[in-house]
Amino acid sequence: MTAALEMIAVNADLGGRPVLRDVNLRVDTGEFAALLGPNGAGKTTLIRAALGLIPLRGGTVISSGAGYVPQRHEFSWDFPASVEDAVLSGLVRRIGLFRRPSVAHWQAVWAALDQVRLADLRKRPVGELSGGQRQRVLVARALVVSPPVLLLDEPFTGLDMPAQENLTELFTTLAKERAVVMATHDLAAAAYTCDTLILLNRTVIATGPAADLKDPAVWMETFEVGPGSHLLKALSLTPAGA
Ligand SMILES: Nc1ncnc2c1ncn2[C@@H]1O[C@H](COP(=O)(O)OP(=O)(O)OP(=O)(O)O)[C@@H](O)[C@H]1O
Repeated sequence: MTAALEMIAVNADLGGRPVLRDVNLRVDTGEFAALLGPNGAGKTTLIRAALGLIPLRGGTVISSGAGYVPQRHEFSWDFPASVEDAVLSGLVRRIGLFRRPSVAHWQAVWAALDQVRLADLRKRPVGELSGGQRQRVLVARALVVSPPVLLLDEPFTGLDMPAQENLTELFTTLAKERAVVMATHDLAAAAYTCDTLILLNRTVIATGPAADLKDPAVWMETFEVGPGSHLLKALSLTPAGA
């Protein structure tokens, strides 16, 4: 197995307060990993640290290049751009702000749109797209540089079941050739679909395939819940003595 992303003893602060504490993880090419944890656990911060967008207080991130799919509300959908322009914006750093894209750049855009099955909508204004289609645009925008790691921040929020299932199928396909790491609150979908679950609460509490994470204590510690929690019932886990 080839490591596509490794974080070794990573510590990171925000606003002078420690957020990530001694985070160690490794995700391999071909692996679809879910990043799970309660609000404020540090999922977005971990993704930003993996991308080199925030300074580390300690530790190391090793990656040969990561593509970032932000939460949908972070993108300006009312900007008058077409689908292909939005995807092209993923190449801004390569092209430079004021240079014209080359034929090769456009070909990379169209290939990314093909991968997310949006080629037919390439001239459509982004403001006219559904939530699921917008999510695909953001995925294509990250894929346009062919990153070995794709980092997705809560891609399912606000989407209906068919859209979620279509995206899950897409992410599973994309994970065949790269590593995919998805922060999500959808535990059931993650447990069912992902190869690996990373349980995070400021540090990695446990990691492994869902079938190996049967100790209720690690879920209780991650989500800060007690033994009577619905979470454990939903996961069919019974704490000792309960
Ligand atoms: N710019 C900032 N300055 C100071 N603290 C911040 C900043 N951004 C986030 N935090 C804090 O860092 C912690 C981790 O936030 P983060 O957004 O990474 O969590 P998360 O797991 O992605 O949460 P959610 O599930 O709610 O999206 C939270 O306590 C948050 O309040």
